[in-house]
Amino acid sequence: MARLPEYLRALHHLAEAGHDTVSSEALAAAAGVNSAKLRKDLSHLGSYGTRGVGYDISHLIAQVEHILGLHLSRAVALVGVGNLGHALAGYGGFASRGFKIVALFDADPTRVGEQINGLDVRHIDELATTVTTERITIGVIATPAPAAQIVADLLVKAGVTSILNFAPCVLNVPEGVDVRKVDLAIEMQILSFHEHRKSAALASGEAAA
Ligand SMILES: NC(=O)c1ccc[n+]([C@@H]2O[C@H](COP(=O)([O-])OP(=O)(O)OC[C@H]3O[C@@H](n4cnc5c(N)ncnc54)[C@H](O)[C@@H]3O)[C@@H](O)[C@H]2O)c1
Repeated sequence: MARLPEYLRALHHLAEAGHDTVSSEALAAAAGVNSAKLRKDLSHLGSYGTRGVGYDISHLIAQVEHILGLHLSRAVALVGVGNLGHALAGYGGFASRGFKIVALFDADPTRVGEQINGLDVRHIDELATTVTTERITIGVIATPAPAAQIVADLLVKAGVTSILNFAPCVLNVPEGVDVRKVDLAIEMQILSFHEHRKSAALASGEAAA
């Protein structure tokens, strides 16, 4: 499942570049996996490609989007419209990937009423009613960490069943609610570890020479 969004990104990229079909090798290279794994993954979807032609890109996009449930265009609420929230709300690329941010919330009255990308920032007190009227199923939290659990509780109470958390903290949610966490600092720390190992290897190579 985790590889499907990578295939989808690569397929959209190929379609935008004007391709109609793609070989398993080219798609695997674009998605950063090996081609045997890709062929096996796609065979589970019932896609085998045509010998000498490859995979029909638009058909495969439709299949992967169907499996990921993206054909339904998910309604998303974003809570916390500060530095990060502004950037996310202003990004126009989510709609073509199956998501639509339909509502923005903040607790700061000075932010309420501001327009970003055609949406008014609403007060957090309006969350429950908006989740119902806009049929929101995914909530994005971009508040400071101390507010994140409070916001998660409000989202869950309102009926949201998936949360993407950008705040650096662990959220407690009831069973049936999915939480994914994004933390750029953790990714940087992993890269830092690799850098550290590379310089240590270089230093020991130089010492041996
Ligand atoms: N995951 C990452 O890679 C990553 C990267 C950058 C920032 N962050 C995190 O994202 C969060 C936001 O960062 P920022 O720089 O945009 O902060 P910010 O202070 O600029 O914005 C936070 C916003 O949340 C609002 N807020 C506070 N409490 C709220 C509540 N109870 N309900 C609704 N809104 C509320 C504030 O009014 C403010 O507008 C922080 O937790 C930060 O650590 C994560």
